[in-house]
Amino acid sequence: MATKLPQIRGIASLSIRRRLYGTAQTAPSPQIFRDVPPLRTYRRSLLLSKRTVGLVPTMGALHDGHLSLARLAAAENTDVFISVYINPTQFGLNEDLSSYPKTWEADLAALKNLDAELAATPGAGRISAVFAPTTKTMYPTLPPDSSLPGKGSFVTITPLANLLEGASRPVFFRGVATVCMKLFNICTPERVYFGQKDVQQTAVIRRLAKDFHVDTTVRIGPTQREESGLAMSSRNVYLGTRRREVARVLSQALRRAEAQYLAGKRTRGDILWPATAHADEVAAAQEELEPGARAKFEVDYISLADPETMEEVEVVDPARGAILSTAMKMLPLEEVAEGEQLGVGKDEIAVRLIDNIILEPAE
Ligand SMILES: Nc1ncnc2c1ncn2[C@@H]1O[C@H](COP(=O)(O)OP(=O)(O)OP(=O)(O)O)[C@@H](O)[C@H]1O
Ligand SMILES: CC(C)(CO)[C@@H](O)C(=O)[O-]
Ligand code: BAL
Repeated sequence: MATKLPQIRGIASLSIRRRLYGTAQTAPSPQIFRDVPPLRTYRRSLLLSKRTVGLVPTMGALHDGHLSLARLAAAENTDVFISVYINPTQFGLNEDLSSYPKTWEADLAALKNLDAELAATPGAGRISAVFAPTTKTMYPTLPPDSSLPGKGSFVTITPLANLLEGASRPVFFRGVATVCMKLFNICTPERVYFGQKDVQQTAVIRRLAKDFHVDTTVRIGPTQREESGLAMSSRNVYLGTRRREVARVLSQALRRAEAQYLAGKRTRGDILWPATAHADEVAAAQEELEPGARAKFEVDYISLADPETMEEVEVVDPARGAILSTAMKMLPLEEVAEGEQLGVGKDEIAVRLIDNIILEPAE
């Protein structure tokens, strides 16, 4: 087999590769790291050759939303690190940790494909490392604890982490902030990349970076959507055709509220009422249908919040703008129709979906 061109390019990088792999061996592309010390050695070699690292943290089950973040990272760094780790501490005891989709082979294939695309893109960085640690590596002292008292070492960001998503998922942001702090310490990236789809998570990460003086720049990539407007999400695999169709209600409701803001409305009531009315109408229309034809859902929240604190606002300050966001739970189908296309888990699993729109400052 022909020797692969090193993914670390240039004369300095070749010597680094020799140190890491010896002369006869070539590194696979991207390289997979399971442990911290080899990743650190690699990261240090990149630093010494003045290369830059953009880290994209993920929980795997990759889709185009993740890949868009990797592309953004490759446009701004010579090297992209992707972490793939389903972090137990961000799932509450009754949440979907055990059923969270795991598609390691497909994820790796997608990253290899993307890396090949980047290799042919002038000026683009490469996906040079995939960090897929074990839980023992990420939680070296005590096993991960998802209970609210939580034994172990945690990063907490309050009250931001207790609002909205945090109100429904009390340990969620403690787990996210903790695992991200670990990933940042391990990878020491120049830049970290997060998706706007999880908008409160971006606020938590920005706060973490600021308050703990983490030496990295937080970059946010836009939400990638299906043609229907549904935000891409790893959990969408649980939605068959019927629930997927109804799940458009999230983006539709938010668009209606956004239109109010763009038309000059600034008060909470004026902005939110069309979103709430739309969700109510769609819910009522589903209720009218037969169990074999409908997909019921519950609205958790439709929020209008400050972009930094995520606290609800009564009036949008046009100099700050605001975040419109919603969370809805698609309930399991009550009855399956003959020949119906079902999602993973036969549409028996309740799926919590989130979406948001940023209302940009208007002044
Ligand atoms: N549609 C999307 N567009 C842009 N970024 C996204 C999108 N979906 C997820 N991301 C981002 O990808 C990163 C990893 O997210 P994660 O692995 O949890 O995937 P996910 O699709 O958000 O999964 P979940 O179903 O758990 O919400 C996060 O920063 C997340 O915001
Ligand atoms: C940032 C993250 C990878 C931490 O586990 C997760 O919350 C996610 O995928 O958004
Ligand atoms: N995308 C955020 C990860 C989670 O929902 O657990």
